[in-house]
Formats: sequence, structure tokens, C-alpha cells
Amino acid sequence: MDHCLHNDSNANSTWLLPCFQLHATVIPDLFVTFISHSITSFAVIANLLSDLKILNSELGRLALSTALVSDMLSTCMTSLGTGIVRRLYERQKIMTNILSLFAFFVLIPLLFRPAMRWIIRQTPQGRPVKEAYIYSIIAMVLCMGMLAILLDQEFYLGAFILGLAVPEGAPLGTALVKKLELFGTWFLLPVFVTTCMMKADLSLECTKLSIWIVSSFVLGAHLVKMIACLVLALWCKMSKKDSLALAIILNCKGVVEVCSYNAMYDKKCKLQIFGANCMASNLGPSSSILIFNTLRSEPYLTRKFNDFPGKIWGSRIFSGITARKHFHVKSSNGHPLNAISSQDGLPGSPLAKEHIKPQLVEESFPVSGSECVESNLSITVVGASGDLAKKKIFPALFALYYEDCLPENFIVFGYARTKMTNEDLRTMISETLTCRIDKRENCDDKMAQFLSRCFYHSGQYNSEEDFLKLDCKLKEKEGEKLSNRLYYLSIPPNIFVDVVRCASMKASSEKGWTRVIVEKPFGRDSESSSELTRCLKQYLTEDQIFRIDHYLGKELVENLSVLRFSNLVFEPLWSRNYIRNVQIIFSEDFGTEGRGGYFDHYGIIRDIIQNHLLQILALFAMETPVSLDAEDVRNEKVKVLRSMRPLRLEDVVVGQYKGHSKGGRSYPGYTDDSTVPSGSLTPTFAAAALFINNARWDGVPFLMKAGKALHTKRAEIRVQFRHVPGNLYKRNFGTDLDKATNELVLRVQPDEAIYLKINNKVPGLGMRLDRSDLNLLYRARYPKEIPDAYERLLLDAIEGERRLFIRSDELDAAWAIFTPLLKELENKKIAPELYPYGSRGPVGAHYLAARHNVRWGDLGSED
Ligand SMILES: NC(=O)C1=CN([C@@H]2O[C@H](COP(=O)(O)OP(=O)(O)OC[C@H]3O[C@@H](n4cnc5c(N)ncnc54)[C@H](OP(=O)(O)O)[C@@H]3O)[C@@H](O)[C@H]2O)C=CC1
Ligand SMILES: O=C1O[C@H](COP(=O)(O)O)[C@@H](O)[C@H](O)[C@H]1O
Repeated sequence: MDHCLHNDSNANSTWLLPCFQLHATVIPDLFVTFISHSITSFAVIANLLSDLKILNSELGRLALSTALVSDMLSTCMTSLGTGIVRRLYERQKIMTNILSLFAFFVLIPLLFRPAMRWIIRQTPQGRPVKEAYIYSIIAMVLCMGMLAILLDQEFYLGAFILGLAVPEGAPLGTALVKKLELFGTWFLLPVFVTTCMMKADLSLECTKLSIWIVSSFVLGAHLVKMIACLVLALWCKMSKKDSLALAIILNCKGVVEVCSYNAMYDKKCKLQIFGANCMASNLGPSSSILIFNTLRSEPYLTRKFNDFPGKIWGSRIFSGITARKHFHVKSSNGHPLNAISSQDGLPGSPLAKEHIKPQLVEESFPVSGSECVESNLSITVVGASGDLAKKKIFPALFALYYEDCLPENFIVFGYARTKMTNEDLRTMISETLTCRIDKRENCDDKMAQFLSRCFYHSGQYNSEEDFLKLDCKLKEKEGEKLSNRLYYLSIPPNIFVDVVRCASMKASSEKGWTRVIVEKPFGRDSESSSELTRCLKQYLTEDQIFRIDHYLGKELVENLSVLRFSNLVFEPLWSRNYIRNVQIIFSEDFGTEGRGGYFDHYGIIRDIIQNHLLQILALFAMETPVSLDAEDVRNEKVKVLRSMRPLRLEDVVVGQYKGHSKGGRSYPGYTDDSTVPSGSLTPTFAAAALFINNARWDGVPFLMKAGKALHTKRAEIRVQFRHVPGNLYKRNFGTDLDKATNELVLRVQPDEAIYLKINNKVPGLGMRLDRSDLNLLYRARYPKEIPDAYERLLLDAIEGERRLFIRSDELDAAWAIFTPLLKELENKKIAPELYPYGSRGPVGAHYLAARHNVRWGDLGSED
């Protein structure tokens, strides 16, 4: 029997194509193959883009929207088309078909989207969505499947559209994905694919002839689609390479397609070429991933295709990834562990030599704005004349530019009241720009190129008119391109809301995103912080607000989680069972010089402890997050903060530095600063003992110490472990057992290092013990300069990665710990203990530690 014949076919109906031994009933199947391979599947494209990690690139977004529109149209057309062509339906049935399509495409989003939003509103921020809601939605997905079958539509149609109605991200989208992913992807999908392939009787398609015919129909369909995509993209003035990339992506078929073939096979069509279709579908994404990843990672091809696929995503994604390989700093994807390659960036590594061709600077904007999907990034530094902008923000932006981490089309605007020209701004910031020590080449050119993209606009912070003028200037530079706008509020907090109001009303992006980085302090206490959040949220959504704490961008603070969660030797020790106390220490060897006015209003607790040190504590003590996604990490941080008991007066020591003369030089006291009111009681030093009331940390003191005008500049985390029970070598340590306990130190700055103090035997006869450091000194291990915290955070904000920014509920929890104490200190007018400028701080800090059986680790002679 000819295997290519239908098993159940009537032998009389056998119709042989001239010369081809192919059964006539296969012909409609071939058309079905042709049509189904011409259709673009949204789900497949979405998964493919996500695997390629370009979902959020311009190209990714374009491909995704194209796939969505195409998928919807083709679903309608094939549904109606098959009905009409096959004359299976009477007129009434065609009407039912049209109405059911309308119901699916219009009514589901109209009804369910608001319902989903309602569920989100019912969910307190940072809390998970109630299980009852999740299960109701899952039940609804199943109902939709049944409804679709009843209405004679594809069974997945309702569920697919319901999926589109779910608002993306946390809390609902993420929760649903989590619930469904395990069951769907790891159980149902493999079972489904296996059963499908078991149904496929490849022997029916086994003749050479049938294989050739099926393959040419499949290839033909893809060729037509490829040409159509290319022509349309080129017509839209996309570059050739971008058009090609888009066409390859849109041509992918995947496992989801197998659903349709399976449905056709089961229902009516008895597709004889079912197996061939299934296989052709699965080959698409794998080969695309292969092509793209080869192009991205192969050094030769990287040079050859260094702008592949060109301007659309070249700067944002492609060079970003390459830059990531250079010094693996971009943890913005939330998966830094994936990026680890211990040798990346070390001398001799091929990646260290790999460079993306520097982008040429376009002095004049707009750049012949013809590329219809090209986007622009406009960064406006509000408070550009200030200290932080000069010292940190502009240099960080330049460093990102220098490392090719900024999109090709970016501009930087400075905004402040001070009257300045573009040239004045450029002169001002050029004084603080530096090139990386390990990468000096083209430094001057790069600076000149960067400066040519910097502009200035002078205006009042509360003037909508001035922001409207800024908007005009921005538009003039941005041209026709889609523009994303990032505002950095480097200004005193009392004008945050004015600026946000004016910027959001008059100068936010019309088509792209608008994000605002807000500098600390976020209020002075719980009430003012909530009020600030409330006011900001009148103009911005939480997703647009990026509350920055630059300590979260520091290399060692980022490494804290890596150290803990990816080393078996540490995680099991990370609890009250082995850790005796944790110390988080910050000291500066200078006073409030120049910032006394600001500082006096806040004091050291609000300036350093409530934010920088507490953030480190939260990262240190949190439970293992579900994933490295921003919401998962921030959820865990909030839990720790909410488990902490509010600080009491007896848990705190406050100090203030006083004038001091040393070596013929005199150092001013805090109140000698002309911007500080005389007799001020504002603490410039504070030490505190904090406790976390949960199972992991019950009873473990977390000691914090922060001070200005101390003997040294340092920030570190010290973890002191318990004594070894029944230590065999006890007598070799003398009476001071504390000296024999292990201590893990993460030196955040300066001279980043992680070292573990251990006990070892001094070599030689006899048994003398010594203490040594197992030392990871960054400067010795990694010759590359470590990027500044502001670089990482700015890049994250540009990429929309929120993991290192503070969510509003985190902020509330943080203020709840400190507000009662701060009020008590102020109400009772507690006088700070004076300590000399350049000393180790007030002795009260030692008594505080001693009360909790702790000795400050930074004062040991070994350090
Ligand atoms: N400097 C630092 O090291 C750090 C600063 N921060 C925070 O960053 C923000 C900016 O810091 P920094 O640059 O030091 O601040 P500045 O005091 O230098 O202020 C920045 C700019 O804001 C404008 N400005 C200052 N005071 C007022 C006022 N009362 N009313 C209106 N405008 C004013 C000035 O510009 P113009 O007069 O031209 O309009 C000034 O150049 C602050 O919120 C600060 O707390 C956070 C961490 C570290
Ligand atoms: O936020 C602040 O931080 C700086 C210290 O930052 P660092 O990165 O230099 O350690 C501090 O001087 C300032 O008072 C405070 O507002």
C-alpha cells in the first residue's frame, strides 16, 4: 500500500497528480500547511524574543506588536475563511462565527481587564495576590477553552485573549506565570508534544516525493512571508539588517503551532502531513536562536556584524550585552549569576579584546529622522548646577557612554535655575569627567563626543511654562523618533513634587516611557515620607518612580547576595545558629563641609543609617527570594524590615564632632560650620543595635555605626561567627575566645575586598595557632576599574530594572523602624556625645556594643 494514501480514503477517489504518486486528498492538506506556516504566532514570537533576551528592545517590541496584530487578523480570517470556503456553515453559522470572534476579541478584554485591575487594587502593595483570585482566573482559562470549543473556534483562542487581558508583571501577571509555568511548561507541554508526535505517522509521509512536496510548501510559505516582511520593513525605511532580523523572527514557528495541527488532525482534517508540520514548526525557533546567538557571540561575526541588526537594537541590546561581557556589571537583567564567567574581562580573555565599534557622534540633532522605529533617550538632570550632578551623575553618564552602554541616540539635558549656556554646562561637567584608568584610549575624543550631546535649559522648578520650553527643546533634538525620557531629581526634597508635577504635565514623553529617579532623602519620618509618596503618585505610577539608594549599586553590596546564595559554604551558616552578630559600619574622615544646611535638617540617622545601612541589612538578612526578579527580591526585603522591632532610645548612641587641633592643624567642629545653627543637637555620629524578630535571626544583634569626621573613610559589613563548641584548641587561644572566632568581612570601600578570618597553625614544630585572612582583594584579582554605583543604577533605570531601587512599601517599613526613635531624640532634645574631629567616635558606642556582648570588629588591631 502506498503509505502516502489516506488510510480511510476511498480507493476510487484516488487521484494521482501527473508524474507524482501523491494522493489527491493530500492537496488540501498542503494548502493548510501553506496557510498555517504563513501565519505568525504571537506566543511563539514572544517566547523566542524572551529566550533571546530582546523582548524589551525596540526590535523585540516591534516584532511582538507585529505578531500580535498578525495573529489576531489571521485567526479571524482563517476562522471565517475556512467556514466560508468549505461551506461547512450555513449563513446563520457564519453569523455565529463572526459574533463569537467579536465576543472573544472585544468582550473578553473589555470585561476581564478591569476585573484583573480590580484584583490588583485589592492586593496591598508588596503582598501576593490571594490564591482564591488566582484559582478563579485559572478556572476561567479552562472555561474559556470550553467556550471556544462550543462556539466552534480554536480551543486556545479564549485562553489566549484572556492572557492578553492580564496586566503585565507583579503582582498578578507574575503570580499567574509562576502558578501556571510549572504545570504548563514542565508537565502539560512535554506530555502534549509527546502525544502529538506519537500521533504523527511519519510513514505516511515517507516517500521521497511527499517529503519534497511538503518541504517545498513549507519553504514556499516561509519564503513568501520572509519577502513580505522584508519589503514592508524596507518600505518603512528600516535598515536592511534590521529588516532581515525582523523577518527571521517573524518567520519562526514553534511548539504552539503543533496545537493547531493537532486540533485539525483530531477534528476534521486528518492531516496526513501532521508529522512534517510538527517538525517544521519546532525547527524554526531553535534555528533562529542559533543564528542570533552565533551572530552575537562569535568574535569574528561580532566584528563583521557589529551593528547587526543595526540601529534599532544595536545600541540598547547588542552592545549592551557585549559591554556586559566586558566587565559583567549589568545585573539589570535580574540574573547576574547567568553572566558569571570568572575570567571575563581579565587580561588575556578574548572578551576583553572584543570591542564594539564606537558610535559616531552626531553633533546636530535630529538625525535625519527617517527611521520609523528608532528611539531616543533623553536624560534630564534636574539640579544640574549642584554638587551631586557634578560629582556623580554626569561622570556616571559619561562612563556609560564610554562603555557603549547608552543607546545610539541619547541626549543629556541639564536643568536648574542658574543661568548657563550649553557651553557653560559643558565646561562645568568636563572638569569632573574621567576615563577609566584601564581604558584610556580615545579618551579626549570620547569626552568631546559626549559633551556635544549635553545641553542646558535654565528654568524654575515650579514653572510649567519653563518645563514646556524644555519639552520643546527636547522635541527639537529628538526629532520624529520615539523618545524615552529619564529625569534625575538631583535637588533638595522640598521641590521634588513641583518638578514632578511640571515635568509630568508638560515634558513627559508622548509615545515612549517617562521615568523619574528620585534622590534621597525620601521624607524625614513615616508621615512625611508617606505624604511625599502620595504626592508623587498623583503624577507618576509606582513603576515610574526609581527611588535611588546608591549603596545598592556598590559592587560589594551586589556581591553580598552572590556570596550568600551561590556558595554552599555560607548559606547554611547564615542564621542565629552560627552567626553571633553582624556589624554594618560606615565612617567618613571629613565633616559636613558645604552640606551643613542640608545635613542639619536630617542628621546621620536619616542621612546614612535609615537608608544605606538598613538596605544592606535587608539584603543581608532576607530569606532566599523566589527569583532575582525585582519584585521577588523586594518582597523579601520588605519582610525582613517588617520583622524588625522599632528602635528604642536605649539601643542607640548619638554623637557630634567637635573642633580639634592635631599636628599644628585645626579641624572645625560641626557647629563651627556657618550653615549649621549654633547649638545644634543634630547627630553626626550614631551607633544602634537592631534586632530582627524572626526564626532565622532571633536574638542576633545587628549593630550599625555611622559617623562623619572620624579617623578613616570606610564602609564594611562584618559577620562574627559563634565560638566553636568544645574547641579542641581552646587552650591555645588563651582566655580571649572572641579572638578565635571566625569573622567574615565585606569591605565595601575603599579597596573592595572579601576576607574571612580563620585560625591556622603556625608552620613548624609545636602547636602555635595564628589568625590569617583568606582574602579576595578585588584590586589584585580584577585589574579592571570597578564602575561607580551611579553607573549601575542609571543603567538599570534606563533599562527599567527596578531590583536595586526602593519600593514604597520598603520605604514605609524602613521609616517605621526609625520614626519613634527620631521623634524621641528630638522631643527629649537628647544631647549628642561630643567626639573630636578625626577620632574613632564617642566611647558610648563601645558600651552599647558591650551591652550586647559585642566588640566592634573595625577597632581590632589586625585591621
Ligand atoms: N551631594 C551628595 O553627595 C549627595 C546628595 N544626595 C541628594 O541629592 C540631591 C542633590 O544633592 P546636591 O547636589 O548635593 O544638592 P545641592 O544643594 O547642590 O542642590 C542641587 C541644586 O538644586 C538647586 N537648589 C539648591 N537649593 C535649593 C532650594 N532651596 N530651592 C530650590 N533649588 C535649590 C540648586 O540649583 P539652582 O540654584 O541652579 O537651581 C543646586 O545646584 C539632594 O536631595 C541630596 O540629598 C544624595 C546622596 C549624596
Ligand atoms: O548619601 C550620602 O552618601 C555620601 C557617602 O557616599 P559614598 O558613596 O561616598 O560612601 C555621604 O557623604 C552623604 O552625606 C550622604 O548624603
